[in-house]
Amino acid sequence: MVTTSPADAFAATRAATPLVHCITNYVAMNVAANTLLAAGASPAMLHAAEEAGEFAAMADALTINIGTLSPSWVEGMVAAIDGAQRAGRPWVLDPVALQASAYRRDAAMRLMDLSPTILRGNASEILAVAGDSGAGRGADTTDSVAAAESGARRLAVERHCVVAVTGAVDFVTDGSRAVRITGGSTLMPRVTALGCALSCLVGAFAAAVPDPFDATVGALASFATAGEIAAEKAEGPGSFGWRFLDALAALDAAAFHGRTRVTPA
Ligand SMILES: Nc1ncnc2c1ncn2[C@@H]1O[C@H](COP(=O)(O)OP(=O)(O)O)[C@@H](O)[C@H]1O
Ligand SMILES: Cc1ncsc1CCOP(=O)(O)O
Ligand SMILES: [Mg+2]
Repeated sequence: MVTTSPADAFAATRAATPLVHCITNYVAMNVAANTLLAAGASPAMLHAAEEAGEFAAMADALTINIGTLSPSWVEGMVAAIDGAQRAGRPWVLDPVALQASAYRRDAAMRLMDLSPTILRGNASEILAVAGDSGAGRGADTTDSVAAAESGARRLAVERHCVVAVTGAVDFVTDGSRAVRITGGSTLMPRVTALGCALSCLVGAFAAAVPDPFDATVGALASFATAGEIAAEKAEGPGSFGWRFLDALAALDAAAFHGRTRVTPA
């Protein structure tokens, strides 16, 4: 189980105001930046290879997302990872839709070989990284989190990283510890790029919470809690989107009580 509770991890992240370097996709940039701001972090979205390494070394964490990939972006990603690793910073990989094309899969596996601190994806994506047969439909999952759990455990051991599989019930493991996180809302997958925004938030937590497992669980539990609060009054995906940002910005220790549950897996 976790040694830092999600409420404490959230408070630590807000207090640390981490600068998070995000190389994310065109769809996600705005919602991910707003998500980080709502949690008290500072987002920076930049991907040019000419500056990415220098910037990543200065930031508190790096997040990499392959959602709208092209060769020049991959160069920027590799430069940023090098900068982050030289500076001893954690980095998060979100392998969006890697199963959709050979180009995307090769890029994702090349990035996996650079040893992410944390891997976060939906079930179809984690199955594909693990080499199991996951389907997926573009950026959306067609597999259950349960189907990806054993692959996630294997990946965590082989790659020495924390693996988070998200969905109706999230699963997080570092190979020896594993938990499930309930909560959130069925409206979350109906708002684009919330998963991408979550990966950026995981980076913020990893900057502030020393244990990457606790950081990942804290970020996912905070997301689930804010999602649950937002859904209470949301009339659909549109109002859920802004209510979710407001709920994240207003999150405090009391909000965690009785809502999201983290259980051993
Ligand atoms: N059916 C659901 N019920 C509750 N929360 C969900 C559901 N599906 C996804 N989520 C939440 O939405 C967020 C994004 O996860 P997910 O949709 O799996 O990622 P992605 O957008 O990368 O496919 C996570 O916080 C996850 O827990
Ligand atoms: C729709 C889409 N197309 C390319 S990236 C992207 C966003 C995917 O976001 P998420 O993985 O959070 O659903
Ligand atoms: Mg995604």
